[in-house]
Parts: sequence; structure tokens; C-alpha cells
Amino acid sequence: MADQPPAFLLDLLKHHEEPPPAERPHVTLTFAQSIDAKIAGAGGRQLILSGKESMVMTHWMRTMHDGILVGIGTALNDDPQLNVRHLAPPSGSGPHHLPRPIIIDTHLGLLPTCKLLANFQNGTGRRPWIVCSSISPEVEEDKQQRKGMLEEAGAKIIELPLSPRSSPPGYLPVPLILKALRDLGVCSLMVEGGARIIASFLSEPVVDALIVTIAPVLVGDAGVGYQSPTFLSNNGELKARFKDVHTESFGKDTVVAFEALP
Ligand SMILES: NC(=O)C1=CN([C@@H]2O[C@H](COP(=O)(O)OP(=O)(O)OC[C@H]3O[C@@H](n4cnc5c(N)ncnc54)[C@H](OP(=O)(O)O)[C@@H]3O)[C@@H](O)[C@H]2O)C=CC1
Ligand SMILES: Nc1nc(O)c(N)c(N[C@@H]2O[C@H](COP(=O)(O)O)[C@@H](O)[C@H]2O)n1
Repeated sequence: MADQPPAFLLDLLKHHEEPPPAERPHVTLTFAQSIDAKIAGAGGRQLILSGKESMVMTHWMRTMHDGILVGIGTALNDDPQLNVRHLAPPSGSGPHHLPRPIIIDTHLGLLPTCKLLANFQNGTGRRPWIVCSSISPEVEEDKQQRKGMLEEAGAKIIELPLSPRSSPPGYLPVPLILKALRDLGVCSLMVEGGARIIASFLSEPVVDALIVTIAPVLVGDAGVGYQSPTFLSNNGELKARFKDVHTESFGKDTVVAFEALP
């Protein structure tokens, strides 16, 4: 097994050597999809779409980011670990860098028994950060209680104000999430999904690199896809927001990498 990330990742993410903008980290959006653009099965059933080789690529990518973000839908459905266990331990130097797990969880529905917290408790994972909407302790006793339980299990809770202008309504605004993470020292962020998080990040001009693993399978209409907003230029024509910069086979999968257009 290679002892460093694939060359295309080193090249695509070399902007990480530069400081990120003041208002957000460098952002990489990445996920695996079927050829019919599904990221999960019927009813959201988790699908292991990536083969071993592309999964190893994804774990190398995880080592290259300060933080790794998923939405609460993914955290509850998949109970992910977001670690780098598919990589062989490095020879010589210390262990691989582990990204900080970050969960976007408006209402604090994450289970204190989830694997991310268990891994932190047993010393194999970093302390998870949970981003939620501001709590009014007097009127939201239940949420305040859940906050206490999650903190007791090891989580750090980051509260952000929900704005009436939040888009979509009721969701934590992506720019606000990114500013908070940047202020906490996260300079590079890997966003893994799921469907709603992908749609939200695609609708803001905040994604620097987009890396999609395409598995040669058809999931069918019952599977879960993601929405990709349409952007039109002033004369009403479709406006490209990304340019494809690299395509590579990893085992049976195809990985396509894009860079944001200025
Ligand atoms: N193939 C792949 O690579 C991947 C597949 N998946 C799959 O995706 C599915 C989960 O996707 P989904 O159910 O959409 O859940 P998500 O993981 O996308 O989480 C979405 C939830 O996050 C909260 N949220 C708060 N602010 C925002 C915001 N600005 N934008 C979006 N969400 C926000 C909302 O919760 P609330 O309603 O509580 O406010 C929302 O419902 C699973 O089936 C999983 O297996 C997931 C990751 C990768
Ligand atoms: N790269 C990739 N390929 C797939 O086939 C997937 N289903 C995912 N899912 C993402 O990885 C998370 C699971 O991570 P762990 O294996 O538990 O470390 C899952 O929650 C999705 O974010 N990714």
C-alpha cells in the first residue's frame, strides 16, 4: 500500500499550504455515488459504494484536513467513525493525522452512545464537535439536558443563532458554520455529506474542491440522490461553477476531481 496520498490529491489540495480566507476554512466536498447519482439506498440505507482502493483514497483525503463534517442525518443513519482505519500505519513517523469530527445537528439529536463519542472515550478518536442552534435554557429544557449528556460523553457543543433568513428555513446557515469553525482554528474542512448537506454546500460559493467517487452500480429510483442548484449567468445561460481537473480509476471506481471556478 502507498505510504502517501495519491498524487492528484497532493496537487489539488496544495492550496492548503496558503492561509484560508478569514471567513471560512478551505473546503473540500466529497462523496461516493452510483452511476445514477444515488448516495444511499431506498429509505436512506447506507450503501458501501466505494471499493477498497477508492476508500483508501478517501481515507488519505481525511488525513489532509483539519476537520471532517457530516450532517445529523448521516450521523444517525450511518453511525460513522470518520477515522483513517483503512490506511496502513505509517512507517517511522507518528500516527496519521486524524481530522476533527464535526456534526451539524440543529436540535442536538446525536446519540451519546454513537461511535464517534465511543472512540473519543476509548482514546482512538478526537473529541467530536457538534454545531447546533442557540439554546434558550429556560424554554428548551430538553435540549439543554441533551447538551449536558453530550458534553458528559465528551462532545464540544458550538451554538449558532438561527436566523429568520436561514436558507433553507430552520437550517444552520453554511457561512455561519464555516466562520465559527474558522474562528476555532479549522483551516481545512472535508465535507462528506449526506444529501442535504451536499445540497447546502453546493448552493453557496464556498467549495474549493469537489471530489466524487463514482461506483459502477445502478441503485435505482428508490435510492437517495442530492440536489444540485442551477446557476445562470446574466444572459440566462447555464453557468459552470467547477472545472474538472482530474479523473482517475481506483480499482473499479472512477474518481473525478473538480476545482471551483473564480
Ligand atoms: N455515499 C456517500 O458518500 C454518503 C452518503 N450519505 C448518506 O446520506 C444520507 C443522509 O443524508 P440526509 O438525510 O440528507 O442527512 P444529512 O447528513 O445531510 O444531514 C442533514 C440534516 O442536518 C441538519 N442541518 C442543519 N443545518 C443544515 C444545513 N445548512 N444544510 C443541510 N442540513 C443541515 C438538518 O437537521 P435538522 O432537521 O435536525 O435541522 C438536516 O436535516 C444517509 O442515507 C447516508 O448514508 C452520507 C454521507 C456520504
Ligand atoms: N467515500 C465513501 N464511500 C462510500 O461508499 C460511502 N458510503 C461513504 N460514506 C461516508 O463515510 C462515512 C462512514 O465513515 P466510516 O467508514 O464510518 O469512517 C459515512 O457516514 C459517510 O459520510 N463514503
